Amino acid sequence: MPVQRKPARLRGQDIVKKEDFTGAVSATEPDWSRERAERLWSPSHRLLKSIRRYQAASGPFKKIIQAYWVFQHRFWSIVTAADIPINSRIGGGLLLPHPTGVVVHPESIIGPNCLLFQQVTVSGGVEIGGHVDIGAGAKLIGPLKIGDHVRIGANAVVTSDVASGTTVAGVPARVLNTGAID
Ligand SMILES: CC(=O)SCCNC(=O)CCNC(=O)[C@H](O)C(C)(C)COP(=O)(O)OP(=O)(O)OC[C@H]1O[C@@H](n2cnc3c(N)ncnc32)[C@H](O)[C@@H]1OP(=O)(O)O
Repeated sequence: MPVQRKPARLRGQDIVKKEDFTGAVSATEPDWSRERAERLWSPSHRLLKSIRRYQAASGPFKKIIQAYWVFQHRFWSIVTAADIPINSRIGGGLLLPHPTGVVVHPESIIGPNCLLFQQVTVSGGVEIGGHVDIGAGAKLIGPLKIGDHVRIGANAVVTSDVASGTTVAGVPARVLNTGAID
């Protein structure tokens, strides 16, 4: 009987490959398993957890719980050198494979199941759809809207809206193809 292998874990550097970029990842339903730490030492997951727990805090001890997660958030922000505000509006399932230098403006919105590589900057007034993969060093200068299932190339400078299902790259970013995602 053939041995059933577990599917390979989704790794950041594989995700922006064209062949993997199918409609399998939802643009609307957050896949929370993407935010689960699989190792004890996983600073980006700890950072995200502090944001999620802070925002989910409720009940009579809300302020105390939030104070604890603010402390955690500060610690993991220092460790990762990422600047992602604790009040950020980020859909579930965010991947930060290498969080160093990721900066997100508090007034930007990030949809579910997105991926941000190192040194991505998302400025104010940027609305990012679902399942958007953003390559290393890319800058998104708002106000602008990014559709669903979009790939943004490494070091791209995005200054205008990007339609769903497209890949953009360059300075300023231009569409590389408009192939629809199945
Ligand atoms: C430690 C780590 O591994 S961190 C990993 C970091 N990885 C990343 O940030 C990956 C980001 N991904 C990219 O930039 C990819 O090149 C993508 C998603 C933009 C495009 O990928 P593909 O669809 O496979 O495009 P492909 O490689 O075929 O290139 C198509 C054209 O766009 C150009 N191009 C690709 N990427 C870029 C880019 N970032 N900037 C400018 N031009 C680019 C190519 O040179 C090529 O041009 P040509 O047609 O004139 O030859």
